[in-house]
Amino acid sequence: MLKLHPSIDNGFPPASPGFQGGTLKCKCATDPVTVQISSQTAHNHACGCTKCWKPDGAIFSQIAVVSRDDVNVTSGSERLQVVDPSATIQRYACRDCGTHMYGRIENAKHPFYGLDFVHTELSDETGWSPPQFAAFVSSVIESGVNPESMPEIRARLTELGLQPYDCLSPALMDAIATHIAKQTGALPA
Ligand SMILES: N[C@@H](CCC(=O)N[C@@H](CSCO)C(=O)NCC(=O)O)C(=O)O
Ligand SMILES: [Zn+2]
Ligand SMILES: [Zn+2]
Repeated sequence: MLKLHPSIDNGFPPASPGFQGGTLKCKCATDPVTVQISSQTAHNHACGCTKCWKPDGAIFSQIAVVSRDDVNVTSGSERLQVVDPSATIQRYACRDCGTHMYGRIENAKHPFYGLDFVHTELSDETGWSPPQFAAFVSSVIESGVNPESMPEIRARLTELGLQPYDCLSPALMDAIATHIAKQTGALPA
């Protein structure tokens, strides 16, 4: 059986109504870095890109967004370092175990400015919003997945209810394009 992601392979429960977040912990056995998320997440998805953090053995990451105002590092902030300072999303990882604790966009003109990217499987709490689609599916090849496995991977994602896309979902791509069109003046602001 394909190992897409441990939180996805066996199906996933629905979000709990009224869920208000939880604490993300890195993989360090002692003294983990902790990040408090104080709201439910949105747009959770499987991501096949090379940049998003994946658990050991997983082909995909699972990543969602939350307001940056609802993200607070509660322990170990001195052990967080930015993985790639040139990336649009500044991913803060534990320097000891490599787990990405949150990703932040600092460009105020970016369509997703104000949202942080988080991996909710790092929390012990249940009730987080489940993945809704699979993004950047073809990008798994860039991590070394055999291109011949792609039909099987797309079929499995579809079976799990995660529509596979090779960029983001149409709703998110439309939101990005609308934001850009308002910036350029192609659409009224
Ligand atoms: N083929 C590339 C794609 C990388 C990419 O564009 N990733 C997206 C999605 S990450 C979460 O959905 C992105 O927005 N990246 C911005 C960034 O990483 O800073 C690859 O696989 O590397
Ligand atoms: Zn760690
Ligand atoms: Zn990604």
